[in-house]
Amino acid sequence: MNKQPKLQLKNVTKTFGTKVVLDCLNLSVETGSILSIVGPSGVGKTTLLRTILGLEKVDRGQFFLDGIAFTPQDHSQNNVGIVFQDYRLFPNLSVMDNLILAPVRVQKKSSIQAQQEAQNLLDLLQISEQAQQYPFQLSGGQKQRVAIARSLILRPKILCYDEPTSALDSQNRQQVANLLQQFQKLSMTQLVVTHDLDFARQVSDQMFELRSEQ
Ligand SMILES: Nc1ncnc2c1ncn2[C@@H]1O[C@H](COP(=O)(O)OP(=O)(O)OP(=O)(O)O)[C@@H](O)[C@H]1O
Repeated sequence: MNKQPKLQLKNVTKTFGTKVVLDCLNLSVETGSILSIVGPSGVGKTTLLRTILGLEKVDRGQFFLDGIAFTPQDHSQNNVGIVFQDYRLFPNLSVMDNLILAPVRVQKKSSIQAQQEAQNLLDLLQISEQAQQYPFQLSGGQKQRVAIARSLILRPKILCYDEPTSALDSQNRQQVANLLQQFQKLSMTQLVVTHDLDFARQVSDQMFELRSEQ
């Protein structure tokens, strides 16, 4: 069987003014794998992630999901989810309300259904006790789990993390590694932008090293 990669980028080029950041970049991510994007500072890791998320428009290139072309700027399918480095939780909403906001407002799910799904994710991520707390009451690791749950509730086909270990101590770092591996067993395809080479080597089964000449 000719199995298609979960995500494929073909000849993606991105410039800022005269600076070519991504030059005819090709990338393929297999279903259920964890791909780490590594490379020196300023090489274009975040830019690459932002193009996949549709937050940066590319100059040229194509994106495929399960072999079918897609436009990253079209967010209607929730193809790609993101856990930002600074989590970006809504400070004035409880954990539960952070999770159900988009399912209710954007996906038009009933509040009861969204709460049930949120509860299942909070259980999976072992933060159900924090459901009624506010972000300022959470530890860094707990905030990250809420951010992961908030992405997962939209059922993305690919989940991306931007520097997931940068704000964590070694114990929480290991917990994130365990979590990624747990999601991998559920066949989730995951992309990790990281400076943390040890973490990348520990969790990923594919490494993509961006070099300045790429
Ligand atoms: N909006 C923008 N306008 C102009 N130049 C930009 C913009 N965003 C990024 N760049 C430039 O593109 C290059 C790649 O930046 P990017 O943030 O993707 O690198 P990075 O590999 O993620 O770096 P770091 O590891 O330090 O976070 C840098 O030279 C940066 O200055």
